[in-house]
Amino acid sequence: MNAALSLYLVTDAAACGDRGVIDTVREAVAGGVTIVQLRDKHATDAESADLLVELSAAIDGRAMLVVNDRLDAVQQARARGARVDGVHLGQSDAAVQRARELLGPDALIGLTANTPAHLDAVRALPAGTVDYVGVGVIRPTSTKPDHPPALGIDGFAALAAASPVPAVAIGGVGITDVAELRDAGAAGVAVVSALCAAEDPRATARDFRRQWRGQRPPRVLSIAGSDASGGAGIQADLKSIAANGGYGMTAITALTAQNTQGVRDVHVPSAEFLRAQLDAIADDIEIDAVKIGMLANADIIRTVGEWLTQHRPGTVVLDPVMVATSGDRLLDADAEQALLDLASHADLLTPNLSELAVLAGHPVQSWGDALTAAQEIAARTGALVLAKGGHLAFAEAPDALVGRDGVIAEYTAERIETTSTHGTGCSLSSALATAHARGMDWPQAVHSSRQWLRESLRAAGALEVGRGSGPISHFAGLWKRGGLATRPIAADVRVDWWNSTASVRRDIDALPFIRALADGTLERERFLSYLAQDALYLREYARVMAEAARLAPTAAEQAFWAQSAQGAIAGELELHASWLTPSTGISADTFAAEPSAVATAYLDHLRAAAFTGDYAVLIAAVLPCFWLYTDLGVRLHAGEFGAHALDPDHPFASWLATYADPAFAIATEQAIEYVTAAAAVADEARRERMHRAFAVAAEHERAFFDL
Ligand SMILES: Cc1ncc(COP(=O)(O)OP(=O)(O)O)c(N)n1
Ligand SMILES: Cc1nc(C(=O)O)sc1CCOP(=O)(O)O
Ligand SMILES: [Mg+2]
Repeated sequence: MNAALSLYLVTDAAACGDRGVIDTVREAVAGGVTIVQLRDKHATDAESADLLVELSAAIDGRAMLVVNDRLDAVQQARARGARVDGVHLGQSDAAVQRARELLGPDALIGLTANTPAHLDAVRALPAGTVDYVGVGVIRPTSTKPDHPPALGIDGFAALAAASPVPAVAIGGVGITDVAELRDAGAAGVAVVSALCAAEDPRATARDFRRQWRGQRPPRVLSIAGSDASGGAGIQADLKSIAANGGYGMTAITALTAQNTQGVRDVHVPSAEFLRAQLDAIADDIEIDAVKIGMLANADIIRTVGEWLTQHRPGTVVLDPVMVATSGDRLLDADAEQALLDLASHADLLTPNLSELAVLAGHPVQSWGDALTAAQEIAARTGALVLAKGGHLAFAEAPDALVGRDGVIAEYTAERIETTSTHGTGCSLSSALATAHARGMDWPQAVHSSRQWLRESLRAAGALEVGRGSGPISHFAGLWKRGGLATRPIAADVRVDWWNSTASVRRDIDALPFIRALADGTLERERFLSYLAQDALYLREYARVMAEAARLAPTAAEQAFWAQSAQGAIAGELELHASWLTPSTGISADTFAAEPSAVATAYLDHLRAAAFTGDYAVLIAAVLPCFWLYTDLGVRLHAGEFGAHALDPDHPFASWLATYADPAFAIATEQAIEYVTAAAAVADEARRERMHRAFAVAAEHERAFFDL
């Protein structure tokens, strides 16, 4: 079973707006959409065929593509070289048997089903006629005005349980429904407006996939060679995946007889056997990420490319192993060209300097050359490129994440002096695939993976393996912390802690106060009353952050918390200047308000954390105010609660703009980093106290909005 149905985008030209369907789909697929359905009730077959040809090019094998209703358009687009996997049909559209006869056994054919009778009809068909059903609506939606009665989660669960084929949930599905629908038995979630109308379809798609994955460790498949000495290849990949919180699997492309002093012999099984390994895994296990390493020849490379077009996991990292440490080219010209073609299936490429030169087709002699080459490759393949400067003769060992528009993030750190660097590239690329599959975006994944790799390099010499270039110490961090942690703490905070607030955030989104604030119907006095409480809160919040500054272990953290304290006071003064004045009609009672029971409880929690004198626990307690506010403010301002929040005449526009301010998001990122760093060096007991302080503060955030 593969993830092909997990994130299903159904297009809607109106919802895509000025961005258009093609660019919306391109962005959403880059964020992890696994299947796209072209749905345009007004287009002719010829117009649909034109759109399918464009969409096939934009998707470029990274997701499946089907069309709604238009059977003939599939044929027309396929005849023009487009890759169209199938069709979705309604109860009143062409018969599914005809579609199967016309499109063949490998086509993907879906059917709308809203009642048990519809499912009985599917059961009565010859096996394999219908591949999945679209079951909805989950809740009322304006996107399909003539929709059937809303099923709700439970109604969907009952139909999914009764369905003879996988059931995709559709109709009014939003980000906060994903976990419940997955747990209700959905094979995937199909969305129109939540993705097509999103301000950033790539980020929204990534959030949907993060929700779909939930808490389970990502399943990460390494497609690479075997290094008998355990330092590189699939052996290194399995260790890296496990050390970074994933479940590792392997499809072996070559067997090497090697040790820390070199390669003695290589045996390459047939491409058919590799395909059999890949299918055996995909037919049984949902694959979240793939890391591709050594591919010995053009046949093997093409086999991987064909398999990827059918089993599109959410994350694909390609480590283009083309040049040996000695500088010898490992692949013949045919294989190098095949690898260039394969690169367009990847989300991230991790070439070293020599491989950058081969992929770019020109010499790379400096870090500047490397950045230029990386951008050229990113523009040509559509993948991001992590340029690795480790081979440069610098005191620093730079890395840079580069996209088609240039450098996205650059990372420098002092070089770690060790000869135990065997398998560094393999290990980094599989760590990146795992971190991204855990839900980090690429800059976060690179930051987290580099931290882990540097810790593994620093401890590598202690392994004393072999007389040549030894391996890195993949589990050094776990051994150092007494084996208590089960993955890099960065994943704990940025993913698990954040996911643990999902129900609180869902509740806040649904609160009448938030809804009324968003659509501007909130009574002014209620809003002013909230602001009066917020002002009282900010004054005390500033004191708590001043205490964090006093306890901070580094000057940078001391400065950050002091600035944040100052910002809170400035915020309070701003509230008084802009809102809490007689000119805004605030009543004397409201203005002179004492802290409410809710505000008092929240502040008592923060003061108790400050009283512990434990810096790590204190900053964990103050983090939800940054993080939940930024998340809510950005989504309010982005119109997630209705486009009217963007209306400049919105009665609370200036307040909404405050919390969508990029400067606040940057401060939030920094606060997350400091909490992550503190958690990374905390023992299990302290990390538990940190997470508890964080979680309780998140609950208080919800209460604060529940007016
Ligand atoms: C996955 C999925 N499920 C249901 C639909 C509904 O299709 P639509 O054509 O809008 O309505 P019917 O003709 O099927 O009733 C879909 N497009 N995709
Ligand atoms: C295309 C479609 N089919 C439905 C069904 O129930 O069959 S509901 C629907 C529209 C779903 O749009 P949104 O994600 O914006 O709610
Ligand atoms: Mg239809």
